[in-house]
Amino acid sequence: MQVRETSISGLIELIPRVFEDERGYFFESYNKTLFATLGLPMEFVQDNQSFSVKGVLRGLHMQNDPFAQGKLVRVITGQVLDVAVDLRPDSPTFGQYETFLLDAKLANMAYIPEGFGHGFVALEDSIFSYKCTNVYNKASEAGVIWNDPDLNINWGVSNPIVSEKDMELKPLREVFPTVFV
Ligand SMILES: Cc1cn([C@H]2C[C@H](O)[C@@H](COP(=O)(O)OP(=O)(O)O[C@H]3O[C@@H](C)C(=O)[C@@H](O)[C@H]3O)O2)c(=O)[nH]c1=O
Repeated sequence: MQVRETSISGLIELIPRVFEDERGYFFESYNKTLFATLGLPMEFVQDNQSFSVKGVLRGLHMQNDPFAQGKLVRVITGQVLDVAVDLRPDSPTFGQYETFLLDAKLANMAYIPEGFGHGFVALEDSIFSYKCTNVYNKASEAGVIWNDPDLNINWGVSNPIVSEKDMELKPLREVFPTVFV
């Protein structure tokens, strides 16, 4: 497994070794020992899967404490541009983001720590799969509007398909007023 650090502490890309032969392929999508070695959380308590048609954008989502979630994300089919925004108020990189081109053929993954806003746009019809360190809790759901002017994320698509719920998310300045004082 290749590990690529990003400019944001705790946010990493994992690129597994894919073994191909005449039957197909094999790779390890999670290995507890590796996560322990990397100092990453090892206990994932919920696995999720979603399917998005090309052009769908989901995000930017997070859950508030005590239900904050770390997420190990990847695509099973297709390709997405995955976005993780540092929304840890005390972080020196608050408001910065990283993108990952997650591709089923590469099998690459991103580990997104607690306290990050997360979203993705499907560049092809894509099945998205992720492991979470905490369970879903509707009352703890939070987020920031995908096209927030302060974040100014380059999603690489115009007019994505966004849910009504996500269209109602607020800008960063409203969600984190104290950080902008
Ligand atoms: C996230 C989630 C949703 N649901 C339900 C609620 C709702 O009726 C339906 C669809 O939910 P959503 O529209 O929130 O699904 P979606 O927009 O795919 O939400 C996901 O987006 C990505 C970007 C993330 O980072 C995830 O953590 C999660 O927030 O599924 C669960 O039952 N459990 C869950 O864990």
